[in-house]
Amino acid sequence: MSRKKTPKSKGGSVPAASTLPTAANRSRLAHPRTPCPGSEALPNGPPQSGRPSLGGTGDFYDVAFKVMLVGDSGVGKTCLLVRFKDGAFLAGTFISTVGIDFRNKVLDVDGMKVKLQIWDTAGQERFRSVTHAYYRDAHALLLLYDITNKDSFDNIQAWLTEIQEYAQRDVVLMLLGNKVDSTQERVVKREDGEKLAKHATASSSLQEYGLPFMETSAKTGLNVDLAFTAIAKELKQRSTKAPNEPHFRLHDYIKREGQGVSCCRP
Ligand SMILES: Nc1nc2c(ncn2[C@@H]2O[C@H](COP(=O)(O)OP(=O)(O)OP(=O)(O)O)[C@@H](O)[C@H]2O)c(=O)[nH]1
Ligand SMILES: [Mg+2]
Repeated sequence: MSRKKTPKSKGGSVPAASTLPTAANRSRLAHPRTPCPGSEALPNGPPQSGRPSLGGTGDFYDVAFKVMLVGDSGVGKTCLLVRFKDGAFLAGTFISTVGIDFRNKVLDVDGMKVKLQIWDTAGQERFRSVTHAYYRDAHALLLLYDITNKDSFDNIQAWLTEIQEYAQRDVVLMLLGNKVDSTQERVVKREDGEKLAKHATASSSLQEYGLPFMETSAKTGLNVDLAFTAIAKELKQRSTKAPNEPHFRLHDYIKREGQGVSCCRP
């Protein structure tokens, strides 16, 4: 795999594990490559719902959720977010995320405006204590590995253990094998990703079906919108619980809509 070396952090102190996210330290920790004009934080706690609200970005929304991107450094978390938010790919020099950053995006989900506040975490070990503080407020987690990097795949179980320790029990969890465009450099077979997803152990209310799993590409955009839309649909359904609405099944949805998705139920 050809991967550019991770540059050293340009400094800035890393908050202690107990440091709660604040507007001030958010901007201090922001990824230098992904400034967030108009980014707006949600308060901690349950999803915001009820009457339409106007976010700081000028977007109206009915309900809002926090989604976190986690996984080893270099798996493509920032690129996945930028692809989803801006429809672009950050090619070139790899600038590792420092601390944590977030972007907002409002989706129209079956006539309802669902705002996702997506937290892009640093995969580097030295920032782990920073991300721990954010897990408990996350409604959903996208856990990524890189199909061209076996270590990132082998580390998924450790990430699941961490999720079990720090995230809410009912967090929505999805496993993504990223960089599927790099066919020549692939070292993790899709079936291995599927197998891992089926047998993964983590506290997730979707656990009984195994983890939802897809392969994605931040470079081409394959399955990127789908991953976030599926999460938004699942969260929206949980929060609204409209009695006459057909039950949304996340596994079935990604299997039906995804490209190259053939998995999920054990
Ligand atoms: N070919 C290919 N390269 C990708 C893809 N996604 C990310 N990359 C490349 O992988 C490298 C790392 O991407 P990032 O998104 O910065 O990785 P990260 O997971 O945010 O890393 P940390 O911030 O250190 O945790 C960059 O050089 C990207 O250009 C993808 O889907 N395909
Ligand atoms: Mg990053």
